[in-house]
Amino acid sequence: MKATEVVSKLQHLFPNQPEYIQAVSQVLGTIEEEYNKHPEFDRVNLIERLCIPDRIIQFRVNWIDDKGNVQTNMGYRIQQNNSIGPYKGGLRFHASVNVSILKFLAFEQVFKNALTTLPMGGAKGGSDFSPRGKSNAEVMRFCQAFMRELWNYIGPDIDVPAGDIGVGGREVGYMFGQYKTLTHQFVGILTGKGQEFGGSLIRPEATGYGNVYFLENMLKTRGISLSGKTVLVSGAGNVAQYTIEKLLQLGAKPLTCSDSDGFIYDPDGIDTNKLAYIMELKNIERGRIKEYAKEYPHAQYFPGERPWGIKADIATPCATQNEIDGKDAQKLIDNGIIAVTEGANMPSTPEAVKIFQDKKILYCPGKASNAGGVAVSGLEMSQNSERLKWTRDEVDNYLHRIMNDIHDNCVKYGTQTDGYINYVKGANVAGFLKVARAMMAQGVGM
Ligand SMILES: NC(=O)C1=CN([C@@H]2O[C@H](COP(=O)(O)OP(=O)(O)OC[C@H]3O[C@@H](n4cnc5c(N)ncnc54)[C@H](OP(=O)(O)O)[C@@H]3O)[C@@H](O)[C@H]2O)C=CC1
Ligand SMILES: O=C(O)CCC(=O)C(=O)O
Repeated sequence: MKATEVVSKLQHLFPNQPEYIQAVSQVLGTIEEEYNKHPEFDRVNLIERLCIPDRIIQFRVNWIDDKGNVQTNMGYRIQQNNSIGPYKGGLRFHASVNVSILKFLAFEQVFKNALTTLPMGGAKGGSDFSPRGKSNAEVMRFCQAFMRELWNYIGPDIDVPAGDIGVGGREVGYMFGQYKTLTHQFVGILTGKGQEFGGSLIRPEATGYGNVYFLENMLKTRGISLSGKTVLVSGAGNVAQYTIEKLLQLGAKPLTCSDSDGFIYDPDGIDTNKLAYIMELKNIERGRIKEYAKEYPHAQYFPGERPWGIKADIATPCATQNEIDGKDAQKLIDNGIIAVTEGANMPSTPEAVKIFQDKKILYCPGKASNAGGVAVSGLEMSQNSERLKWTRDEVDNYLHRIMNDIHDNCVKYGTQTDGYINYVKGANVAGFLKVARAMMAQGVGM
């Protein structure tokens, strides 16, 4: 297999899908050597079967707004690969959603889910509907309309969606209710559900907590403690909030967070009370992050900017893809950053990744460091299957163990001869080998 040739073919087959091609190129470049040690993979064209989704479900969603007008959005589910378990992955509701973005996310999800050690295949879905600025009633009607079509293609042993950008507990609840209405079944069809109806403790916290557990592991490889370190966080949603919470619990000092309008910098640090304010602002009032600077006048608000120019020890992007470009990466390096851990999916461009790796800082891709979310989703599926609810400590300990295992696997497959740990290679090779072995064992069905 020649990675560049496969990528060219995919580019030809799927023009105008830059995010998908970016994700595939990054993975193929790092697994090429391992893949070519196994001629049996090439004989069954494993690589194209892995890169091209099993199927893409695309549908129209009609819903009625508060003025009584019918609105139309697009809905999608990309079922990428189910070799190691039912399709699994989040739903994104955001105006920017398109097939390229969902294909990159579904592709990444396959490797991430394999790394969790749990039996989950990879999928992703969503809509170009954005909950921002919509009333609760409009969000509910949209979620119901979305599920009226999607329910045909999912099931607890087929495909189990969850949240992502724009899809939190509220949206999952409305979709779960609609699935139940349509099927008359109370089953574990979505994860991230409310605590009262099958949700797992620690699922809301899991991506952020897991991100920081992974960061701790990375720092340990260089004998560095997280305590006292200053941290740049982007985003102000689910992943950012619980990343900040765990950073605080472990003695670090988060300095920034952001939304799509700009970022705030608090030189005194975002403490527990300020985090509670952000959670209220974002989760209940659904307001903008600039309000933070009015509430805490020591903080500064930077409209239209990202936080990567602020001096700090660690950066953790927790908003969206390609939010750290080459210039941002260079600023981080110039300011002496020691580690970058990704809460978001593919937040660093290829140029940024190259700069981090050339400078040999600790850098880990999202598919490893943000796998805690889907891992606890897997644990929610287990709890739903056995109709039990585990305690907070049980789930958190399991999550911690999984993040440690993922880190170990990255070290195993990513350590270079000079001792530098290439976490990108480690995560890709470890995830790939597991999926490839399962695909080989199951014959050429898909
Ligand atoms: N939730 C989970 O369990 C997991 C999430 N992830 C990834 O983490 C990231 C954040 O997800 P999550 O916290 O759940 O989502 P949320 O919707 O809760 O929060 C997203 C945050 O990112 C900001 N944001 C979204 N799009 C953009 C953009 N184009 N430019 C700048 N800022 C943007 C949002 O700002 P605004 O309000 O202005 O839109 C918001 O602050 C995503 O990459 C997601 O794929 C990864 C693993 C699991
Ligand atoms: O919890 C899940 O199923 C998926 C989470 C997710 O979308 C992700 O890991 O990117």
